[in-house]
Amino acid sequence: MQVQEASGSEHWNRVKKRLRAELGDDVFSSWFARVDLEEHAEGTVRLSVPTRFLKQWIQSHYNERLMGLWKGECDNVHKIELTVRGAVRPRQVSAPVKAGIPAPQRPKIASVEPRLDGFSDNSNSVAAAQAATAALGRGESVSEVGRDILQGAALDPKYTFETFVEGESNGLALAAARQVASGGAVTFNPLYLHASVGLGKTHLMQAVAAKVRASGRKVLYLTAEHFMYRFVSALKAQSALAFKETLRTIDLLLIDDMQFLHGKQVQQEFCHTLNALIDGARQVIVAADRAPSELDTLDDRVRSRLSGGLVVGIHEPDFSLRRNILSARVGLAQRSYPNFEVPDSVLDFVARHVVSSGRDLEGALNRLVAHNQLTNQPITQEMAELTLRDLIRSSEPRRVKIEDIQRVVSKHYNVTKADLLSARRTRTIVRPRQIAMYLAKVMTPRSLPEIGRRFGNRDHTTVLHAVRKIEEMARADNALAQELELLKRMLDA
Ligand SMILES: Nc1ncnc2c1ncn2[C@@H]1O[C@H](COP(=O)(O)OP(=O)(O)OP(=O)(O)O)[C@@H](O)[C@H]1O
Repeated sequence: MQVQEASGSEHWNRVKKRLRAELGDDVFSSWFARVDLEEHAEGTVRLSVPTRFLKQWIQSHYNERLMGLWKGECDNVHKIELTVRGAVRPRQVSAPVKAGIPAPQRPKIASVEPRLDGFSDNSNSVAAAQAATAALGRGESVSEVGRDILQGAALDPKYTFETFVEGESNGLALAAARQVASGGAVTFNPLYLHASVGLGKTHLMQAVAAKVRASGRKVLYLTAEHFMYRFVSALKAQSALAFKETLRTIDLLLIDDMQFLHGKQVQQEFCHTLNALIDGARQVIVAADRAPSELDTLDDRVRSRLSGGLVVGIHEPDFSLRRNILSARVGLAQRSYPNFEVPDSVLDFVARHVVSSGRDLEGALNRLVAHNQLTNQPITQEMAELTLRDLIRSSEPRRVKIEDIQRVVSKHYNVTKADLLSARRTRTIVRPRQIAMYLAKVMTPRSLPEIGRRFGNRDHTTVLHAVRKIEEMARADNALAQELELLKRMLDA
């Protein structure tokens, strides 16, 4: 992606400055503080936001103003595109119409993203609560919410321990989840599960929630955004106290997508709830797309409280787990389509090539079912290759994570990860840090501001400077160019 970053970011800074002046600090921070410029090229400005709600809100309230301000900067701008950063969930394979296997779906409620820093009973907060209510889009009124605090997000009946396939990469997480669900003494509290997209966090959490609920205990399963929404709504309905008290009577609280818990006051409230539940020997389970130490938007106290229980990562599935997930899915499909057969060689082929997540495997299998049922053609290797072509091709490049880059670079240059993230300016640290930021830019889809945040909260201009510097040096220095290639190969392996 060729990005006109220098001029783009200058324009963007000026656009933001004007917006801030027009809207005032509060409103600006509510909606624009976490909007990042991804790209400005060929008349299109691409901005990214962390949630779907924010995207909708900006599109419906500020699109014209944004366009006007951008046009004031460069008159060739004709399009503003907003994408959701948090939704870097991999491609979802379209579900077969008749296959009867539900599409890989997230049984979570609509995203809600008011910024709640410094929240008090003022118009900005009320606007946020109204926005939150509107975003829910289900006709739920604040008072209904107040009445039914305990009603969390719906559980998907598919997500049980019986349908969860165990492997090396998820064995520890599964064991911990089972232990928590067994209802014995509270041992791991909070249990914190982390993994990148589609690796089964939600599945496991809901399996625990369903089991504990079936035993008659009080369970609340919420996404972090849902938690924010409930809290804002309760404040607005002046039922915050009841909300807090009700939360503290829960036996098991599960918070999914923790990376989206934003806002100082919400985090404080969450921290109080966490402390109260843990101190009262009630179980808390949290899931996020990264480890607590990587959740840089979180308040230090929340982060340390979250790290204080058991933190377990779920890693990418190996071949044997992928193969077993596929076999289990075939078994499920056969309940609806008894004549559905997939030769072992085709399952091997899919497991070898669709490598990223359970969600992709599920999508791949849905496609085979659809083809088979709609065309009455048996499933063969050729048919699978054709049907899954794009999925296989797009899953080929390995997704490199910033933490992998930090790990490999710090090992290669014999510095610590803390050095890379620190403010230290010694040459032996500055160069590896710049190389790591450069690799993060060229090997991951992360934006410059996000990379900056992941490298000790640096400004995006620092990242841009690092990228340029390394590019320039590599052009002049063949040894460095080769070293970069070596690092890339290590990361791609
Ligand atoms: N080990 C597994 N056994 C069976 N199914 C699995 C397994 N891992 C993932 N899946 C399936 O893959 C799909 C995606 O899983 P899930 O929604 O739990 O992922 P996630 O880690 O919560 O991802 P996200 O961060 O996108 O929410 C689900 O349909 C789930 O059932």
